[in-house]
Amino acid sequence: MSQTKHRPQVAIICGSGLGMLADTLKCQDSFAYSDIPGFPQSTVQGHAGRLVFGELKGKTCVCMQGRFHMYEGHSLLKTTFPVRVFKLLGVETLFVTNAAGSLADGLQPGDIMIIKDHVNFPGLVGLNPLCGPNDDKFGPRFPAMSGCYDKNLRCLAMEIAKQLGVAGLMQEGVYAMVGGPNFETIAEARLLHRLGVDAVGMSTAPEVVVATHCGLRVFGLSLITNKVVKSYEDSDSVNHEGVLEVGRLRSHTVQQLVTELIGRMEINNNNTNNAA
Ligand SMILES: O=P(O)(O)O[C@H]1O[C@H](CO)[C@@H](O)[C@H]1O
Ligand code: HPA
Repeated sequence: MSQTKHRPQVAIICGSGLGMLADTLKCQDSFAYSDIPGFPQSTVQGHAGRLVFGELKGKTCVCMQGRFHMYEGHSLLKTTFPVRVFKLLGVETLFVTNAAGSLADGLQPGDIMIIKDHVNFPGLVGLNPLCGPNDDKFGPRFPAMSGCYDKNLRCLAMEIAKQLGVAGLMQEGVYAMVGGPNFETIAEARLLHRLGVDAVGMSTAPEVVVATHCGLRVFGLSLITNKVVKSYEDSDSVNHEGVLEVGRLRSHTVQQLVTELIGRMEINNNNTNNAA
Protein backbone atom coordinates (compact mmCIF):
# COMPACT_ATOMS: atom_id res chain seq x y z
CA MET A 1 0.00 0.00 0.00
CA SER A 2 3.04 2.23 0.19
CA GLN A 3 2.90 2.41 -3.62
CA THR A 4 -0.49 4.12 -3.91
CA LYS A 5 -2.17 6.92 -2.02
CA HIS A 6 -5.62 5.56 -2.85
CA ARG A 7 -7.57 3.99 0.01
CA PRO A 8 -10.53 2.34 -1.76
CA GLN A 9 -14.13 2.36 -0.56
CA VAL A 10 -15.41 0.37 -3.52
CA ALA A 11 -13.98 -2.71 -5.25
CA ILE A 12 -14.98 -3.82 -8.75
CA ILE A 13 -14.33 -7.29 -10.16
CA CYS A 14 -14.39 -7.24 -13.96
CA GLY A 15 -15.92 -10.20 -15.75
CA SER A 16 -14.79 -11.72 -19.04
CA GLY A 17 -14.44 -8.96 -21.63
CA LEU A 18 -15.41 -6.28 -19.10
CA GLY A 19 -11.90 -5.16 -18.11
CA MET A 20 -12.57 -1.77 -19.68
CA LEU A 21 -14.43 -0.86 -16.49
CA ALA A 22 -11.03 0.00 -15.07
CA ASP A 23 -10.44 2.53 -17.86
CA THR A 24 -13.00 4.87 -16.29
CA LEU A 25 -10.91 5.37 -13.12
CA LYS A 26 -9.11 8.71 -12.82
CA CYS A 27 -5.61 9.22 -11.33
CA GLN A 28 -4.80 5.56 -11.77
CA ASP A 29 -2.17 3.48 -10.02
CA SER A 30 -1.95 0.09 -11.66
CA PHE A 31 -0.17 -3.09 -10.54
CA ALA A 32 0.33 -6.35 -12.43
CA TYR A 33 -0.86 -9.33 -10.37
CA SER A 34 2.58 -10.84 -10.95
CA ASP A 35 4.09 -7.93 -8.95
CA ILE A 36 1.77 -8.37 -5.94
CA PRO A 37 3.05 -10.84 -3.35
CA GLY A 38 0.64 -13.72 -2.77
CA PHE A 39 -1.70 -12.78 -5.62
CA PRO A 40 -2.74 -15.57 -8.02
CA GLN A 41 -2.19 -15.08 -11.77
CA SER A 42 -4.88 -14.73 -14.44
CA THR A 43 -4.74 -17.39 -17.13
CA VAL A 44 -7.95 -16.66 -19.06
CA GLN A 45 -8.15 -14.57 -22.25
CA GLY A 46 -10.07 -11.35 -21.53
CA HIS A 47 -8.72 -11.14 -17.94
CA ALA A 48 -5.70 -8.84 -18.11
CA GLY A 49 -4.31 -9.54 -14.63
CA ARG A 50 -4.00 -6.03 -13.21
CA LEU A 51 -5.18 -4.32 -10.05
CA VAL A 52 -6.10 -0.71 -10.80
CA PHE A 53 -6.68 1.94 -8.12
CA GLY A 54 -8.32 5.28 -8.91
CA GLU A 55 -11.16 7.73 -8.45
CA LEU A 56 -14.63 7.45 -9.91
CA LYS A 57 -17.20 10.19 -9.35
CA GLY A 58 -15.66 11.20 -6.05
CA LYS A 59 -15.29 7.64 -4.69
CA THR A 60 -12.02 5.80 -4.37
CA CYS A 61 -12.09 2.46 -6.14
CA VAL A 62 -9.97 -0.59 -6.78
CA CYS A 63 -10.66 -2.62 -9.86
CA MET A 64 -9.62 -6.20 -10.63
CA GLN A 65 -8.95 -6.39 -14.34
CA GLY A 66 -9.20 -10.14 -14.36
CA ARG A 67 -10.68 -12.55 -11.85
CA PHE A 68 -9.73 -16.05 -10.81
CA HIS A 69 -11.85 -19.08 -11.60
CA MET A 70 -12.02 -22.46 -9.95
CA TYR A 71 -11.56 -24.19 -13.34
CA GLU A 72 -8.13 -22.55 -13.72
CA GLY A 73 -7.01 -24.87 -10.95
CA HIS A 74 -6.98 -22.23 -8.21
CA SER A 75 -8.32 -23.29 -4.83
CA LEU A 76 -11.49 -21.45 -3.85
CA LEU A 77 -9.47 -19.77 -1.12
CA LYS A 78 -7.16 -18.36 -3.83
CA THR A 79 -9.98 -17.33 -6.17
CA THR A 80 -11.52 -15.27 -3.38
CA PHE A 81 -8.30 -14.06 -1.74
CA PRO A 82 -8.62 -10.55 -3.25
CA VAL A 83 -12.01 -10.05 -1.58
CA ARG A 84 -10.45 -10.35 1.87
CA VAL A 85 -7.61 -8.09 0.77
CA PHE A 86 -10.23 -5.51 -0.20
CA LYS A 87 -11.91 -5.85 3.18
CA LEU A 88 -8.59 -5.24 4.90
CA LEU A 89 -8.00 -2.18 2.69
CA GLY A 90 -11.24 -0.66 4.02
CA VAL A 91 -13.53 -1.43 1.08
CA GLU A 92 -17.20 -1.31 2.00
CA THR A 93 -18.96 -2.23 -1.25
CA LEU A 94 -18.08 -4.91 -3.79
CA PHE A 95 -19.26 -4.75 -7.41
CA VAL A 96 -19.11 -8.10 -9.17
CA THR A 97 -19.59 -8.31 -12.93
CA ASN A 98 -19.56 -11.32 -15.18
CA ALA A 99 -20.35 -12.66 -18.62
CA ALA A 100 -23.14 -15.22 -18.54
CA GLY A 101 -25.33 -17.33 -20.78
CA SER A 102 -29.08 -16.84 -20.55
CA LEU A 103 -31.62 -19.53 -19.81
CA ALA A 104 -34.56 -17.17 -19.32
CA ASP A 105 -36.41 -16.68 -22.61
CA GLY A 106 -36.65 -12.93 -21.97
CA LEU A 107 -32.89 -12.38 -21.71
CA GLN A 108 -31.08 -11.80 -25.00
CA PRO A 109 -27.37 -11.42 -25.77
CA GLY A 110 -26.44 -7.83 -24.96
CA ASP A 111 -28.97 -7.59 -22.13
CA ILE A 112 -27.80 -6.82 -18.62
CA MET A 113 -29.11 -8.81 -15.68
CA ILE A 114 -28.96 -7.29 -12.23
CA ILE A 115 -28.21 -10.25 -9.99
CA LYS A 116 -30.96 -10.68 -7.43
CA ASP A 117 -29.72 -13.96 -6.02
CA HIS A 118 -27.50 -16.88 -6.93
CA VAL A 119 -27.34 -20.65 -6.88
CA ASN A 120 -23.83 -21.70 -5.93
CA PHE A 121 -23.72 -25.22 -7.38
CA PRO A 122 -20.13 -25.94 -6.33
CA GLY A 123 -21.00 -24.58 -2.88
CA LEU A 124 -23.98 -26.89 -2.57
CA VAL A 125 -21.67 -29.90 -2.81
CA GLY A 126 -19.07 -28.55 -0.40
CA LEU A 127 -16.82 -26.61 -2.77
CA ASN A 128 -17.11 -23.43 -0.74
CA PRO A 129 -14.32 -20.96 0.05
CA LEU A 130 -15.54 -20.84 3.65
CA CYS A 131 -14.88 -24.55 4.19
CA GLY A 132 -12.13 -25.21 6.70
CA PRO A 133 -11.42 -23.44 9.97
CA ASN A 134 -13.45 -20.25 10.26
CA ASP A 135 -11.51 -17.03 10.69
CA ASP A 136 -13.74 -15.24 13.21
CA LYS A 137 -11.94 -11.96 12.50
CA PHE A 138 -13.69 -11.89 9.12
CA GLY A 139 -17.11 -13.27 9.97
CA PRO A 140 -19.20 -16.00 11.60
CA ARG A 141 -18.97 -19.75 11.05
CA PHE A 142 -22.49 -19.91 9.61
CA PRO A 143 -23.14 -16.70 7.67
CA ALA A 144 -26.60 -15.94 6.30
CA MET A 145 -26.74 -15.53 2.52
CA SER A 146 -30.33 -14.35 2.14
CA GLY A 147 -30.27 -10.80 0.85
CA CYS A 148 -26.62 -10.99 -0.17
CA TYR A 149 -27.26 -8.74 -3.22
CA ASP A 150 -28.13 -5.36 -1.74
CA LYS A 151 -31.71 -4.36 -2.49
CA ASN A 152 -31.15 -0.60 -2.37
CA LEU A 153 -28.35 -0.81 -4.91
CA ARG A 154 -30.48 -3.02 -7.15
CA CYS A 155 -33.31 -0.45 -7.09
CA LEU A 156 -30.92 2.43 -7.67
CA ALA A 157 -29.37 0.60 -10.64
CA MET A 158 -32.80 0.17 -12.22
CA GLU A 159 -33.60 3.84 -11.64
CA ILE A 160 -30.32 4.85 -13.28
CA ALA A 161 -30.98 2.49 -16.22
CA LYS A 162 -34.28 4.30 -16.81
CA GLN A 163 -32.58 7.69 -16.73
CA LEU A 164 -29.89 6.49 -19.15
CA GLY A 165 -32.58 5.14 -21.47
CA VAL A 166 -31.34 1.55 -21.24
CA ALA A 167 -34.04 0.08 -18.99
CA GLY A 168 -35.21 -2.05 -21.93
CA LEU A 169 -31.92 -3.98 -21.72
CA MET A 170 -32.17 -4.63 -18.02
CA GLN A 171 -33.96 -6.99 -15.67
CA GLU A 172 -33.30 -8.73 -12.41
CA GLY A 173 -32.60 -12.43 -12.27
CA VAL A 174 -30.97 -15.41 -10.61
CA TYR A 175 -27.39 -16.32 -11.56
CA ALA A 176 -26.07 -19.84 -11.17
CA MET A 177 -22.44 -20.74 -10.89
CA VAL A 178 -21.30 -24.01 -12.43
CA GLY A 179 -17.74 -25.30 -12.24
CA GLY A 180 -16.85 -25.12 -15.95
CA PRO A 181 -14.69 -24.92 -17.97
CA ASN A 182 -16.97 -26.64 -20.47
CA PHE A 183 -20.19 -24.91 -21.41
CA GLU A 184 -23.44 -26.72 -20.57
CA THR A 185 -24.86 -29.76 -22.31
CA ILE A 186 -28.44 -29.41 -23.50
CA ALA A 187 -29.66 -31.65 -20.67
CA GLU A 188 -27.77 -29.51 -18.12
CA ALA A 189 -29.20 -26.34 -19.65
CA ARG A 190 -32.73 -27.73 -19.38
CA LEU A 191 -32.13 -28.73 -15.77
CA LEU A 192 -30.90 -25.23 -14.86
CA HIS A 193 -33.86 -23.66 -16.64
CA ARG A 194 -36.32 -25.87 -14.76
CA LEU A 195 -34.66 -24.95 -11.50
CA GLY A 196 -35.44 -21.28 -12.08
CA VAL A 197 -31.98 -20.13 -13.09
CA ASP A 198 -32.00 -17.09 -15.40
CA ALA A 199 -28.31 -16.92 -16.29
CA VAL A 200 -25.32 -19.22 -15.86
CA GLY A 201 -21.60 -18.63 -15.54
CA MET A 202 -18.47 -20.07 -13.95
CA SER A 203 -17.61 -17.43 -11.34
CA THR A 204 -18.94 -14.81 -8.93
CA ALA A 205 -20.73 -16.91 -6.30
CA PRO A 206 -17.59 -17.71 -4.24
CA GLU A 207 -16.57 -14.03 -4.29
CA VAL A 208 -20.02 -12.99 -3.10
CA VAL A 209 -20.05 -15.64 -0.36
CA VAL A 210 -16.71 -14.42 0.99
CA ALA A 211 -17.75 -10.77 0.68
CA THR A 212 -21.01 -11.35 2.51
CA HIS A 213 -19.23 -13.35 5.20
CA CYS A 214 -17.00 -10.37 5.98
CA GLY A 215 -19.83 -7.83 5.87
CA LEU A 216 -19.30 -6.20 2.48
CA ARG A 217 -22.30 -4.79 0.65
CA VAL A 218 -22.58 -6.45 -2.78
CA PHE A 219 -23.93 -5.38 -6.14
CA GLY A 220 -23.74 -7.77 -9.09
CA LEU A 221 -24.50 -7.69 -12.76
CA SER A 222 -24.30 -10.25 -15.55
CA LEU A 223 -23.79 -9.20 -19.12
CA ILE A 224 -25.70 -11.75 -21.17
CA THR A 225 -23.27 -12.81 -23.87
CA ASN A 226 -25.12 -15.80 -25.35
CA LYS A 227 -28.24 -17.85 -25.12
CA VAL A 228 -27.59 -21.26 -23.63
CA VAL A 229 -28.63 -23.91 -26.14
CA LYS A 230 -31.65 -25.75 -24.73
CA SER A 231 -32.98 -27.50 -27.82
CA TYR A 232 -31.63 -30.50 -29.72
CA GLU A 233 -32.92 -28.78 -32.88
CA ASP A 234 -30.70 -25.74 -32.29
CA SER A 235 -27.37 -25.83 -34.13
CA ASP A 236 -25.91 -22.76 -32.32
CA SER A 237 -22.93 -23.23 -30.09
CA VAL A 238 -21.19 -20.88 -27.69
CA ASN A 239 -17.49 -20.00 -27.61
CA HIS A 240 -15.31 -17.73 -25.49
CA GLU A 241 -14.45 -15.39 -28.41
CA GLY A 242 -18.15 -14.67 -28.87
CA VAL A 243 -18.49 -14.01 -25.15
CA LEU A 244 -15.66 -11.45 -25.26
CA GLU A 245 -17.12 -9.82 -28.38
CA VAL A 246 -20.43 -9.05 -26.65
CA GLY A 247 -18.42 -7.57 -23.78
CA ARG A 248 -16.74 -5.20 -26.22
CA LEU A 249 -20.06 -4.24 -27.82
CA ARG A 250 -21.74 -3.41 -24.52
CA SER A 251 -18.72 -1.94 -22.76
CA HIS A 252 -19.94 1.65 -22.96
CA THR A 253 -23.36 0.91 -21.42
CA VAL A 254 -21.88 -1.19 -18.63
CA GLN A 255 -19.34 1.55 -17.90
CA GLN A 256 -22.07 4.21 -17.77
CA LEU A 257 -24.23 2.17 -15.42
CA VAL A 258 -21.43 1.29 -13.04
CA THR A 259 -20.07 4.83 -13.03
CA GLU A 260 -23.45 6.39 -12.25
CA LEU A 261 -24.25 3.82 -9.61
CA ILE A 262 -20.94 4.34 -7.84
CA GLY A 263 -21.38 8.09 -8.09
CA ARG A 264 -24.87 8.07 -6.62
CA MET A 265 -24.68 5.37 -3.98
CA GLU A 266 -24.13 6.32 -0.41
CA ILE A 267 -21.02 5.30 1.44
CA ASN A 268 -21.44 4.85 5.15
CA ASN A 269 -17.80 5.38 6.02
CA ASN A 270 -18.47 3.14 8.98
CA ASN A 271 -16.22 0.33 7.86
CA THR A 272 -14.21 -0.27 10.97
CA ASN A 273 -11.57 -2.06 8.92
CA ASN A 274 -10.88 -4.33 11.85
CA ALA A 275 -11.28 -7.70 10.20
CA ALA A 276 -7.73 -8.67 10.95
O1 LIG B 1 -17.56 -15.17 -15.13
P1 LIG B 1 -16.62 -14.45 -16.00
O2 LIG B 1 -15.26 -14.32 -15.43
O3 LIG B 1 -17.16 -13.14 -16.49
O4 LIG B 1 -16.42 -15.37 -17.34
C1 LIG B 1 -17.41 -16.15 -17.97
O5 LIG B 1 -16.95 -16.28 -19.30
C2 LIG B 1 -16.07 -17.42 -19.41
C3 LIG B 1 -16.59 -18.30 -20.50
O6 LIG B 1 -16.62 -17.63 -21.73
C4 LIG B 1 -16.13 -18.13 -18.07
O7 LIG B 1 -15.00 -17.82 -17.30
C5 LIG B 1 -17.39 -17.57 -17.46
O8 LIG B 1 -17.40 -17.64 -16.06
O1 HPA C 1 -23.31 -20.07 -21.53
C1 HPA C 1 -22.49 -19.96 -20.60
N1 HPA C 1 -22.33 -20.93 -19.66
C2 HPA C 1 -21.44 -20.82 -18.65
N2 HPA C 1 -20.64 -19.77 -18.51
C3 HPA C 1 -20.76 -18.78 -19.40
N3 HPA C 1 -20.09 -17.63 -19.47
C4 HPA C 1 -20.55 -16.95 -20.53
N4 HPA C 1 -21.51 -17.67 -21.16
C5 HPA C 1 -21.66 -18.82 -20.45
